[in-house]
Amino acid sequence: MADSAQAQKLVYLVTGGCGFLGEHVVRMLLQQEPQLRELRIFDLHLGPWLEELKTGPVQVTAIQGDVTQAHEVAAAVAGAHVVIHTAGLVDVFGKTSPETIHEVNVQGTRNVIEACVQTGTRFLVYTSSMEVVGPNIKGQPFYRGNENTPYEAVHRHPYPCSKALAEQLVLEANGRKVLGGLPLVTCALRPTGIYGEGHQIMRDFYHQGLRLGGRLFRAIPASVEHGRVYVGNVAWMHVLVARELQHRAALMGGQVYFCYDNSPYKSYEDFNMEFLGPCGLRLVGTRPLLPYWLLLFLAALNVLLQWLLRPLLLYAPLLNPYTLAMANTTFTVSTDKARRHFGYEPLFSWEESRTRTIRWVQAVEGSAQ
Ligand SMILES: NC(=O)C1=CN([C@@H]2O[C@H](COP(=O)(O)OP(=O)(O)OC[C@H]3O[C@@H](n4cnc5c(N)ncnc54)[C@H](O)[C@@H]3O)[C@@H](O)[C@H]2O)C=CC1
Ligand SMILES: C[C@@H](CO)CCC[C@@H](C)[C@H]1CC[C@H]2[C@@H]3[C@H](O)CC4=CC(=O)CC[C@]4(C)[C@H]3CC[C@]12C
Repeated sequence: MADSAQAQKLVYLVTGGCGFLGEHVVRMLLQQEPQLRELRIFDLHLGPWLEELKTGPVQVTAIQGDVTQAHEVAAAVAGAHVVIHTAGLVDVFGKTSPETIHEVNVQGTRNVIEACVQTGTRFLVYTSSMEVVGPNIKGQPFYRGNENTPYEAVHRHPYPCSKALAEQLVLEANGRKVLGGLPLVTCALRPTGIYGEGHQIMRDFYHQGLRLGGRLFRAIPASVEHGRVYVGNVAWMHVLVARELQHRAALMGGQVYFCYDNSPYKSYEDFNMEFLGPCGLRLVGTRPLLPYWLLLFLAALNVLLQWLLRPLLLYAPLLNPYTLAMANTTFTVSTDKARRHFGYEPLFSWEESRTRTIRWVQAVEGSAQ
């Protein structure tokens, strides 16, 4: 229970607080966490928008730092009550080496855990991913599954491998004694594909559509369902889980939660059209215009081109064998574990999430002209 003696007493640290999700978590904490005294935002690249936050009642401390540097992480964590670790390298396009992805996502997470242990921080929330479960390399569907649904989680790609390892480290750390002797309480949230204001891939699809004369061409069958969740609801779930972890440690410690809301189950492309359609784009074709084998061939060709061009430039298109497999495999969640354990209900309805995202795409359009 939030007793009044604790009001405005807590120090939170958000790693990756200047990223797509991180910025929403930061803003949500400032709006929805009455116990906040200081909010520390740790990121490799600090955004200029942080300045506007510094005038409010909560002390906002921006820390430029690297999660792979243990001493920088320890300095940022020292004195924090709660850490929300959302920093990570999200790369499924081959922009970064597998070693770097591992270093940031796995070693970075290890550094965060060790910093909590050494400095006495007791509560750690980790932003994991649905990719920890799947889709797997066999392309098996996961249809409206929950946290207990059996599924063969087998990965080869560096990103899901790194997220799975990092999540395991976080869960195993639950119960470790931190400085002062009390136990560390950890949990992990697994968002499905996040969308909303600031979503770079949505922006890329939008610009691609504009370049193609207001059209996008269907590549994925409409029957393949892909789980999506609005960024505001993901942020809200982080705020809520961080708060409730402090009161329900026995129930929530060491647990994983899918991060979900009421966004409809649709194919990746049809879902994007919910926003891009009202912004003037059209999805051409009721069925994929190219056969799957040809898409696979083009995806493989992109890998070859990426490799050949690497000495000259970074060629990292959206289509590669991994993203094609992802988009082509049904992966949707249906669960109420977060509601049962910590009272989560989405803060934004589907209609509001959709409206906000459309407004943002329209603003992107305006700023591009
Ligand atoms: N975008 C999505 O659909 C999903 C994302 N996630 C997870 O959510 C988290 C946030 O993802 P996004 O906001 O989409 O990515 P993002 O790339 O927009 O944000 C990541 C942030 O981490 C920071 N960062 C990267 N390397 C760092 C380092 N070495 N030290 C300190 N900061 C560093 C970046 O500067 C960036 O601000 C990630 O952990 C990702 O794995 C999980 C599920 C879905
Ligand atoms: C074949 C293309 C034709 O239009 C479509 C390619 C779409 C892909 C770029 C995306 C399809 C599925 C996405 C991923 C999924 O939403 C789950 C994710 C979880 C994360 O933790 C990070 C992001 C992502 C890997 C996301 C990335 C983009 C897709 C592969």
